[in-house]
Amino acid sequence: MEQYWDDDDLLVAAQSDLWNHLFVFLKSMSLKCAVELGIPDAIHRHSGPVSVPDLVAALSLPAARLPPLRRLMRMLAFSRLFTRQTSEAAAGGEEEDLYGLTPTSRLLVDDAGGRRSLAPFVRAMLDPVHTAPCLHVGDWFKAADGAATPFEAVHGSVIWGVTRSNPEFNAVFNEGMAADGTFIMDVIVRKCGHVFRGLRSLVDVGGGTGAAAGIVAEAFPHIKCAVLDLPQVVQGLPADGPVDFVAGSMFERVPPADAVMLKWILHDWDDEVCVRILQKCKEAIPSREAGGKVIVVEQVTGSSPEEKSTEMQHFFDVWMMILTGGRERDEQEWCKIFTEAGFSDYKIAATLGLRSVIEVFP
Ligand SMILES: C[S@@+](CC[C@H](N)C(=O)[O-])C[C@H]1O[C@@H](n2cnc3c(N)ncnc32)[C@H](O)[C@@H]1O
Ligand SMILES: COc1ccc(-c2oc3cc(O)cc(O)c3c(=O)c2O)cc1
Repeated sequence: MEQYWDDDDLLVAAQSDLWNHLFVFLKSMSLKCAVELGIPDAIHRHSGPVSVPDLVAALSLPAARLPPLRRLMRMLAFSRLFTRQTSEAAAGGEEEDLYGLTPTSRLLVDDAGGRRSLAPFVRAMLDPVHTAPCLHVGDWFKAADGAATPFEAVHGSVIWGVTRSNPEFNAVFNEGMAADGTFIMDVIVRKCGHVFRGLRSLVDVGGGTGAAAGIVAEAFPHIKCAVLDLPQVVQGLPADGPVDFVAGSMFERVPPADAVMLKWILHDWDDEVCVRILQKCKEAIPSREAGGKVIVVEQVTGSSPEEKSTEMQHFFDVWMMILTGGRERDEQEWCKIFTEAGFSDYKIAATLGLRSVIEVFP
């Protein structure tokens, strides 16, 4: 340590690292701004790299915003959200940087390659209802008032209370989750469709507005698909579509089906509550021999050797700690709650990016 503090190069490198930690939130905030302005869609519509003056025109921004937009675009391109190339100056004209989409920003475009945009997911996660508790984690650690999460300390209620009392946030949250549901279920039915083969019915517990269940119903039309979710989520949804909606609580009763799906549900809760949810699911399904199973879509931490993925898994874990009091789990921790809930076996059917599909058998 002594030697370290005597080395000026190491000292200033440490300061740079500190600045990086300090300002990395600007990455999220600039992404939020790009989505709010509709920059990915505007670039997509332009069909080819676009200059900042053209972007200002396409987005109908005030002319005075041209210089700041140049700076924002330069930063976003540096972070690899957009590509940046410098165009040849036309005779007598200025050189202009041209911006294009990267694989990441293509995900924010509606209908790029027939895919639904993940922009609603960005909007939901960076909504002030979510970011405000992130600014008060220190206060929460110190407070003796017993709020279970920073979210509850700031909003005075658990997240599902806020979705009930705040219709705007309810809509933003459900649209965000639906965008992710469509995105990942598309991949799941392609990559591990065998998980659904042979099923006659499936209920997606906490399935939101039915995006994920809708993809299963589309890919396997013979499977009767239903969603169980809270009344504020499913009320008013179409009753004549491919998915049946049931308003209720998974703590009371799960509608019977060959399989129950739990996508991004269990990581919202502590172990004891997860066991209660899984027991309710077990009551709803037939024996393993009769095809009964629970399909869990969640992170299995520690399963990726990549440093970037591991960092993301730590982010998720702290995100759940702040918002819901839930947690991410490694395979041993999953095994423990499956066993405690009375299940006999499980199999990790696939790992897609950071998420795994786990079949849990009664
Ligand atoms: C994180 S979201 C996941 C939504 C969806 N499964 C997905 O992955 O996109 C959690 C869902 O659980 C629902 N939920 C919360 N408490 C519930 C309860 N007691 N019974 C049924 N659903 C509940 C929420 O309304 C929300 O739709
Ligand atoms: C990929 O990044 C993300 C993964 C998970 C989530 C997320 O966020 C929330 C936020 C809430 O207010 C309540 C929730 O239950 C959840 C989740 O379950 C969940 O998975 C966000 C970003």
